[in-house]
Amino acid sequence: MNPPTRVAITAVSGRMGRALIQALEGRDDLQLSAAIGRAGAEYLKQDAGRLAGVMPLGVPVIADLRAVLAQDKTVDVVIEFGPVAAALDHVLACQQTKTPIVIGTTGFSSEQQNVLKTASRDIPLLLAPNMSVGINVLLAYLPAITKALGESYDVEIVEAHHRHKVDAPSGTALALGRAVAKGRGVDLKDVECLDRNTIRGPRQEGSIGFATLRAADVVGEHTVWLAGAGERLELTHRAASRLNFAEGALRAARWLAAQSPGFYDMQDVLGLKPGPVL
Ligand SMILES: NC(=O)C1=CN([C@@H]2O[C@H](COP(=O)(O)OP(=O)(O)OC[C@H]3O[C@@H](n4cnc5c(N)ncnc54)[C@H](OP(=O)(O)O)[C@@H]3O)[C@@H](O)[C@H]2O)C=CC1
Ligand SMILES: O=C(O)C1=N[C@H](C(=O)O)C[C@H](O)C1
Repeated sequence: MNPPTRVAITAVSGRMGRALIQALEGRDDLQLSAAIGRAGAEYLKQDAGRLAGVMPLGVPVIADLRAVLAQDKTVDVVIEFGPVAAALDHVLACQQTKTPIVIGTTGFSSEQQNVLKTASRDIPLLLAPNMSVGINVLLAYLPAITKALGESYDVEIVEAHHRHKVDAPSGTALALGRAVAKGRGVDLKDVECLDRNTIRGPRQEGSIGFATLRAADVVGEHTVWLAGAGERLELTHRAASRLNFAEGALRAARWLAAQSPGFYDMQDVLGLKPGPVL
């Protein structure tokens, strides 16, 4: 049997951090080798398993990813679901130590995404705003669906998340928008409509609209509306729990640890590229 892939998980105290530790339980192909939390947090030194509400794992939460990666090869891949600033710092630490990194964090600016792309010249780096199989299949087919329906169909993307989410629209909604734009041969930045409150007038032809809901404990829901004269196609994905995302991230980590430096996404992991012919 192949040795387990040794993973370091950052932001372990977060909703996704805890889900990742829970999803590791019972797996012999992956092993937690480091658990990283926020400097100064009260949970530092606690066992990562206990923090996530599962069996103790013998891995205390520490604050310094750099120190762990500086040690001789104890981590095969880092999984990052922390805030943007922490994620960027962790990417630089990975770049310096040639460690692959899976990133689920959303809300990077274009400039920040360029930092990630630059790092991926030196290390395998995977960025995916949504690690679920369902969303990634939708992302793969959406360009072809949009193209088949034609320019006259209005596209609106509606997303709903829990009340704690900080970025809007969600990373997934923006990725769905880019997939629609790809099907139309345009750049999303040129056609996106993120806010209808500040403009007056009818819907701009060819625009892609976004609407955001934030409420209670909604895990994550996305609907793409494709509305033509007299009909409407609605493509909806609903995440029932974060374990789905966590399992996708673990699958990605195992895959990425065996790749050469490059910029990857979840569709690479799932073998969904190049996708249907446009
Ligand atoms: N790609 C995907 O499939 C998915 C992506 N996401 C994305 O993942 C991200 C996290 O979401 P979620 O887990 O809900 O967020 P949370 O707010 O629950 O978790 C973020 C955690 O990061 C911790 N943190 C803050 N600073 C640091 C630091 N410097 N080092 C280490 N940890 C730090 C915080 O710790 P503390 O508790 O101490 O404040 C907090 O617990 C978001 O960007 C979200 O959009 C979410 C779900 C799925
Ligand atoms: O913050 C979340 O919770 C989620 N964020 C991701 C996003 O921004 O698309 C993915 C998922 O929907 C949950």
